[in-house]
Amino acid sequence: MSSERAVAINAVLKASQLCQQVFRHLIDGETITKSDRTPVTVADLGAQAVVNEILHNSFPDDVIIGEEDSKILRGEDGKQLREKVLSLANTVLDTPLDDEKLLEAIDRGSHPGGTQGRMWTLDPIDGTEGFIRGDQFAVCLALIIDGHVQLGVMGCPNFPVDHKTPEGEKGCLFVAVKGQGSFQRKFTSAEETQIRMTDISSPSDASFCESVVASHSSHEDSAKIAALLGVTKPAIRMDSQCKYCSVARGDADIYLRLTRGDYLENIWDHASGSLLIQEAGGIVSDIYSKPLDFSLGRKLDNNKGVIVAHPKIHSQVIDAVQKVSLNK
Ligand SMILES: Nc1ncnc2c1ncn2[C@@H]1O[C@H](COP(=O)(O)O)[C@@H](O)[C@H]1OP(=O)(O)O
Ligand SMILES: [Mg+2]
Ligand SMILES: [Mg+2]
Ligand SMILES: [Mg+2]
Repeated sequence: MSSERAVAINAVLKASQLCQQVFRHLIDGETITKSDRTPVTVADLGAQAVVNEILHNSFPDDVIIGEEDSKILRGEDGKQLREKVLSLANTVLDTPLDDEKLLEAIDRGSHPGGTQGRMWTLDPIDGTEGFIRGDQFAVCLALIIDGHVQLGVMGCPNFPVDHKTPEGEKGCLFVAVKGQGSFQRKFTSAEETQIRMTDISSPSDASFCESVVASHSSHEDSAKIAALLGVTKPAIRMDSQCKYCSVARGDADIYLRLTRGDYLENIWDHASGSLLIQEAGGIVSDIYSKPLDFSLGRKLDNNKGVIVAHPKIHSQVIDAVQKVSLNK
């Protein structure tokens, strides 16, 4: 897994660099609303092209399940945006792409997923809403083999290196390999530090983290669950899979994702984060305590929501979740 680890780190760092460049210059017309009413920017598309191209050059037989596709960049209508995304991708790639190769690279992420074989899953920007606001977002990449996550890498450009000094250095990369632990490094150095979740025995000592966007996870329900568990610390609200990073390194203790209605989570929104937690000593399940099943396609068809906690308190958190009748 060492060559996969190195290639994935390089790809995520390059894509993170691209996102940082865009953020400094994001202008009107570079954020588009997709048919499901969620936003996508030139950075999401550029980052997917970069990661897919780097993966394909190193592992041409592997398939990729990525969030974005090239539809809005095609034809005369897409020309302006396509040129922008192409020039962005080429600022970080060693070998420049042309128009056709750019579209091809982005669409290499269209695999349907499944039970067998080696598949990468990519969220080129997780937390696009956070990215646009200048808050937390992450480039998330994972390798799934025969339905199980074996490698997870997350690049978090706005994430403080030390949560106690939020205004200090920002930009962290997180990496986990199955059976080898979870590690953090700064964007500015290749030195890695192993991270662990906080060893906690009582849920009343815990702090929660949850989505900023209440339609992604009910704040009202999490407050009821917190009250049942005797949690007194205020919930930490943060966009993106950076929540998994916060809990994995012990800044917070519980991540509640109380998915509403019949929304099904995407595999790229949870693959890297779930391994990062497991390798840092935690449990990741859905709201019924079932493990997340990454073998069913592009979505977590058999799961509802996500609950992350230390093994000593996970079952108590699940019990509290079950006692609250969740908002739809
Ligand atoms: N209704 C929804 N419920 C849960 N998650 C959602 C919903 N709509 C979008 N998302 C996804 O939530 C993630 C952000 O989560 P958070 O709010 O915790 O930062 C994004 O990946 C986003 O998907 P998408 O990437 O398609 O926009
Ligand atoms: Mg996402
Ligand atoms: Mg995304
Ligand atoms: Mg999106």
